[in-house]
Amino acid sequence: MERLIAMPVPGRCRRSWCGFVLGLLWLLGGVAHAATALNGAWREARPGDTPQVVLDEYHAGLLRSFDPSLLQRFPGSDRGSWVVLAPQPPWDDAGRMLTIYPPTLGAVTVYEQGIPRMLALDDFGATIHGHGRLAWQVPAGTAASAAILLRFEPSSLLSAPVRFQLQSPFEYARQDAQWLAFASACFAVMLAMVLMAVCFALMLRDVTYAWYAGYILCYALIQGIQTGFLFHPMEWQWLAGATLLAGSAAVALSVAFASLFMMRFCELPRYAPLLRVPIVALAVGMILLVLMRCSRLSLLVEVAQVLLNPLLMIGAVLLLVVACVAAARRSRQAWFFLAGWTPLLLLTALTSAQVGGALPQLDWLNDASLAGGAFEAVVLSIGLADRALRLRHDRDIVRVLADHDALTNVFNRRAWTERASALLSGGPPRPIALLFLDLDHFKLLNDRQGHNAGDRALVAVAKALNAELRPADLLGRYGGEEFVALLDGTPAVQAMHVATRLCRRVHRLEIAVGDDPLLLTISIGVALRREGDDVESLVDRADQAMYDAKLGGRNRVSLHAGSKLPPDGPHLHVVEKRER
Ligand SMILES: Nc1nc2c(ncn2[C@@H]2O[C@H](COP(=O)(O)OP(=O)(O)OP(=O)(O)O)[C@@H](O)[C@H]2O)c(=O)[nH]1
Repeated sequence: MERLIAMPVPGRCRRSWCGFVLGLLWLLGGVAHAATALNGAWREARPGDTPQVVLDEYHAGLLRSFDPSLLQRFPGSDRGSWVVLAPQPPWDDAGRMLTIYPPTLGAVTVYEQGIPRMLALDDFGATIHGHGRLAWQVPAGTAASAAILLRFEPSSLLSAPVRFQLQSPFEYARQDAQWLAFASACFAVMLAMVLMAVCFALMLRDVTYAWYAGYILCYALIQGIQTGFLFHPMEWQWLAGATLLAGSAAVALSVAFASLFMMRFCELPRYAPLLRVPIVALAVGMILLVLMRCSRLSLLVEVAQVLLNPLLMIGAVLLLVVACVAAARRSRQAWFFLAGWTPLLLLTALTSAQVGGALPQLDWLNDASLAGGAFEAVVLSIGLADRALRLRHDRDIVRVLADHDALTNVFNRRAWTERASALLSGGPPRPIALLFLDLDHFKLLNDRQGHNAGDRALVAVAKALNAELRPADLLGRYGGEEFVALLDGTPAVQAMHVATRLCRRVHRLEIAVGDDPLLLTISIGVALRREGDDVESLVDRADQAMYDAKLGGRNRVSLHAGSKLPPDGPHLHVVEKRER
């Protein structure tokens, strides 16, 4: 009983998750292989071979047997390879489709009652073409138990392992449609990200987006060729004769673009300046390979072809290592790069292992590479968006620093003048008042208490002025101990009220000028905007009024003589107006 009622423990819980995932994989594999009822045998082709000779050898048990439901590699050496597939009972005479997945880039010959027929990705004839696989409809009338003979034709391309399925037309159509929907979605995601990156590259004039677009486009091209998507359903017939060239060029260029992209994206000049050298070398080397591959000199073409795969693997690992270093040195973008790049690198490593004969049951690696491309495109796009956000944030900080006075944190003279000009020149006609504020006896404070005390006084005064003014009022530091405030929509009476309040507020700060009871005060000149005024003329008049306030005894407000107060206007701290 105790064994039946077992309490869940963390370890067991983890094991049950592993079991679930493994079960799911097994189920997927099982579903994929459910239609298969085949035995297989093969051997490399020899001179003088005929279909009958091979079939006789098969019946005599002289060929090497293999499981067609697992991935198996057939060398595309000098003469190619023969493959015999024997359907197993229960036999069904209804229509059947033979599929070869993933599609080989070389050609496969099938023998329809002894007559050879070529299956190839770049065949655009009026027959059934598989999508993401090679497909052949077993001719009606063929005995259900009859062995199917295939020949993998010699090819200069590296032969990838394939598996075979014999299924009903319905099952074939279902799987074919599923794959088309899946592949179309992956390519659509990649192309959407490329388009977005191209727009950003042009609008922001940032070449990082261009390298990213180039990389994803090349990767999509590689996948389009490898899965046959560009042949069927895209029907790119012009690609038929140039598969090898286009594929090799796309592989080399994708690594070159990826290198250039990661260098800028992960900010290598900042986080790993020395590692820029191998990354640039990799990019240049890959571009040279493309040029060699495109040249018409057979020696260069061969060297390029031999170097491509090793360089590809070295480059992929190098990018990973450099991204790790940048991430360890706190490059935020490097983590995005790692998140997108690592799955693809793992998939590439697993696929390479498969070419060597390992992992024959992992038949989903090809589709995973396609999905991995879409995943990487999305992850890197999010990374690019994050980078744009960070750059905007940095720019905002720089702008704030550039516009504000470092000591008092109010607008500096340039930024204040810009904003004041915009205010004066825009909007409907309305009263605008300018206050010119100058601290009294500030030199004395500096001399007696030191420059640091002077700085502290400036900060305290700016803070007090800011607190007293409305958020819409434009306060700025005009010079050493001079401030300016532009009060939009404020007529003379209110301006005088505000200026008087500011005077009192500064006085109430009770900042001692020296040892005697003299406190820090402020003198304010007020001028009202007139027609045709610009910032300079308005500041000039307010400055003149401020000078009057100084002459009148300081710690007071003076309205410029040209600005009229109503007869019942306020007279708090207002001294005489300056006469022209
Ligand atoms: N601590 C400090 N002092 C500054 C700063 N900028 C200017 N000053 C000083 O402010 C003083 C201004 O002196 P003056 O122009 O003679 O003005 P005042 O002493 O206030 O005299 P009145 O304006 O006539 O009342 C000078 O001593 C400048 O060195 C600053 O950022 N910090």
